[in-house]
Amino acid sequence: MFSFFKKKPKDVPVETQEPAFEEKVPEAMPEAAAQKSSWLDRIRGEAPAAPAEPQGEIFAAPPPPAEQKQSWLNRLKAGLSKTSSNLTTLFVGAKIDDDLYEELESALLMADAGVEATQILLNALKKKVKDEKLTESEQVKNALRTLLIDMLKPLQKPMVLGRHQPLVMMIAGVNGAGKTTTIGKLARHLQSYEQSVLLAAGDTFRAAAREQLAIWGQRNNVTVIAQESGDPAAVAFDAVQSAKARGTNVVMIDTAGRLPTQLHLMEELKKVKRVIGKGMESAPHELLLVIDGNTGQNALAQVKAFDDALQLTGLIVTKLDGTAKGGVLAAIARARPIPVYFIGIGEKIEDLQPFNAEEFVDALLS
Ligand SMILES: Nc1nc2c(ncn2[C@@H]2O[C@H](COP(=O)(O)OP(=O)(O)OP(=O)(O)O)[C@@H](O)[C@H]2O)c(=O)[nH]1
Repeated sequence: MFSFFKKKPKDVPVETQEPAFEEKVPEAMPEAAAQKSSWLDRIRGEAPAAPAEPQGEIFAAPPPPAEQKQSWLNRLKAGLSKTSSNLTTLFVGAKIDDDLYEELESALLMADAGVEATQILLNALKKKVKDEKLTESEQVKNALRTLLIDMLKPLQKPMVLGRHQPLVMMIAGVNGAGKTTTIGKLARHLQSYEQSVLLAAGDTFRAAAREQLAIWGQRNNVTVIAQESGDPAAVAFDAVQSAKARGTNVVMIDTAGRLPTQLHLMEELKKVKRVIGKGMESAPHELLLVIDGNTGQNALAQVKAFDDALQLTGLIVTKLDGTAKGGVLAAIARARPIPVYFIGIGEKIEDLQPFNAEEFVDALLS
């Protein structure tokens, strides 16, 4: 099941003016929407915590066509092959003894699952093998599959659309993590869910980043708010105001890459967040950290530092293709279980998809 969820607000403001020429505003499609709703499974409907949050129901987005799904699963498996090769080969014809557990421990540590997650998995696996009297290596592999899925499941959470108009997302991360590319890809995803999108070029530090975002904007036919000035907070504020005036569904605010150790730059991010809140009470509604899956345990350190500074609401893990460190998701699940909304396994638009624990583990262990 695809993990976009829609929550219909009661009072969605009507668009007040014609959108800018470069912005693609989806036409109202009552029939298509009704048809879509009929496929949708209602999965959750609890009242939101914040008073500003509109009441509504949350619907699961329809699953992608079967062939598209299969193609994603194949690419996910290929992308994770470097991480999975050590994990899968050790089970082939193996005897269930201390050697197997030792090899598994090394493989998990090499995949950057981290010491804590590795120990928890190993202890739980030994117990399961004993309790269930497992004797075949294939059974042990299946038991590991179940334990890994249980561990990663808390990270699987759909991004809820339509809670606010506009839904404001601020995107942060270290240099080169894939922020701008991810924003471009996400814009396309959101458009396919009938969301109008506005992008804010808040990376005022790197001139090329503004241009990069503008190219994504042109490609997707969405407005990009940019300024010559070097104040990312001002760009973010303008973008929120503009989206409010246009009735745009989603605003995505790019920010310049920075290391969490660059304290003045972390302060700048906090300021951007505060100023967005002045532009719209309750915003930003999503504070997303983009992390490069290749950086393994270092990515975990980034998650902790950015979360401490900004109170993250979600993660996007990029570049899982070709990395041997895909186990870092297990480390994140133990140390800082912030929802992983999307994972990236390549540079193409379709290479960014919602994170699904079962699919991920199956790709790792197949
Ligand atoms: N292989 C692979 N490459 C990716 C993925 N996501 C992004 N990239 C590439 O990573 C590089 C950096 O991406 P950007 O989007 O420019 O990163 P950024 O975080 O905005 O960079 P700064 O603005 O410098 O902080 C680009 O060449 C992207 O094409 C992915 O999932 N897999």
